Amino acid sequence: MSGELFESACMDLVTVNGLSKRYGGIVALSEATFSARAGEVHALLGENGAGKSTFIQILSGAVRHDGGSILVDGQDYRPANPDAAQARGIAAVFQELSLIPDLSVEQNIWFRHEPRTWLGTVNRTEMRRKTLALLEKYSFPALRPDQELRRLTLAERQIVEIAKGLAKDPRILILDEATSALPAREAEWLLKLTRQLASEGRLVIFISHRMAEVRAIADRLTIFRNGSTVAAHEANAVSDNEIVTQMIGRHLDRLYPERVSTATDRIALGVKGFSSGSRLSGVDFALREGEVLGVGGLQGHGQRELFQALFGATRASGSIELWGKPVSIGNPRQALTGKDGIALVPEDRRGQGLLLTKSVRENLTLSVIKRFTENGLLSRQKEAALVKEMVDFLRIKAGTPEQLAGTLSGGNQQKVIFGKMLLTQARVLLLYDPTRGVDVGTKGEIFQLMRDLAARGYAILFHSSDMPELVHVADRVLVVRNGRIAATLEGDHISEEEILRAAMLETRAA
Ligand SMILES: Nc1ncnc2c1ncn2[C@@H]1O[C@H](COP(=O)(O)OP(=O)(O)OP(=O)(O)O)[C@@H](O)[C@H]1O
Repeated sequence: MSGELFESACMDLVTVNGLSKRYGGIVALSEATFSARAGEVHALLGENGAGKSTFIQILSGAVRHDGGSILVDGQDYRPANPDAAQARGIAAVFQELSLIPDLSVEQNIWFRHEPRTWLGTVNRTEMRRKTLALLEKYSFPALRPDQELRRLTLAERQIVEIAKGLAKDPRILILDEATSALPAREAEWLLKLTRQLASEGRLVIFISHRMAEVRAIADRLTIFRNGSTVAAHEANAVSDNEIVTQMIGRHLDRLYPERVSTATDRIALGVKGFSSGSRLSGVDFALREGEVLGVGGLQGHGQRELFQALFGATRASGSIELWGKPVSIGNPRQALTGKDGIALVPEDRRGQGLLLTKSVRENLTLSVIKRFTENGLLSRQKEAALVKEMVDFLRIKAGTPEQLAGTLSGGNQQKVIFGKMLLTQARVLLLYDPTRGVDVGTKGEIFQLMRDLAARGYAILFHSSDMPELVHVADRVLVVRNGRIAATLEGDHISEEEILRAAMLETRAA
């Protein structure tokens, strides 16, 4: 290789200096620096609200920066919009998806970039050929091009979003927590795909709160804290502990709390012959007071439906007993009846969990407003005190409690949902992927909190798409397969291998 060529191969593809962005009084980025090369997977790490999404929104043309400079290929770069970013070869796959529910998978992938005939109409034959070629080239998990997007699960929609990013054939692909909505097998596929893209000479900027993933694929990493860059490393030259300490600004002793079972014999939630639609049939289990009961299995086997139906958000048949009393759960409002009720942390943060145009305070307190009302009068003081307690406890990074939930970072939105659930005081908690998008420091705190709540007599049903969480946090794990409980794992039998074995055996035979 000539000297010049060698130099250009080693040259940074992206160089960022002094990048700043404010939203009113909120500093999202302050003098951030970053540099990354073609052909590498570059992880971007930082706790919730550190500025990662803002940074990639700027890179991908969705948001304009206030100060600083970006060079791409040594040339000044300041995209006016996503199309301009795309023209320079940059595409991003965001945490919150940008797809259109009424269109098909294929129409979403090529939206505004459909191949055209010479008459200017969409060339459907060519579009189908390109779709199939794309899905095959990157071994996409099964997707039907004609399927309407609204019928897909969150994980399937995330995969369509990835296909949409790749359809632009970008030189720089940004993945913002793209694995967080994916089940284990699909997440593994995406990690392989990421390495494949790097080996094709592309730069992949990879954001994830899962350290094991970063370890598996990143060549280098940059760490943000409070909107600024605190460090950049070769991945193999730095330990997990050092990374976490730099991310959260303090030492984290351990991620998972000690598992000391506090389950009693009292049944908090007894479920018999529970069925819902075609996805759940005849589910029986008992969740005990003081227990953290995990729900695992392959995606699409009924876990989501179980949580939704138990909460009363979808119709179901069978019987449910709460603290020994038979209940009929017709809708979520009925499920939320104070201390004897059920509360849910749902999968869909934006659809079910949060009111994006309401403040952090309102989101936390709207469904429990009675707690602050005495003789028909609302005590703002009492409300403010509880909101402050919850914001401090969960380290929700908001300018003030009046900041709109829609403008919080993804992980901080998840924390508000968690806080809202805690304020209901319900003692049967249905936690569906409660740490999705949450940073490692807060994850540790949420796990500890789950154990503390269990020790205080709460009963927790817990699903996580990150299997190690189930293995380390749950007292027992129900493995759901084809809408039924295929196995209940306890003690030393709780491991990723055993969960997968129970989840897959019959599926293979079927
Ligand atoms: N439109 C907006 N209006 C007001 N504040 C905003 C807006 N967008 C982002 N912010 C704030 O900027 C800060 C950085 O947010 P950002 O989404 O970049 O964090 P992040 O590192 O991606 O976090 P996470 O890991 O939770 O996704 C946060 O405090 C957030 O509330």
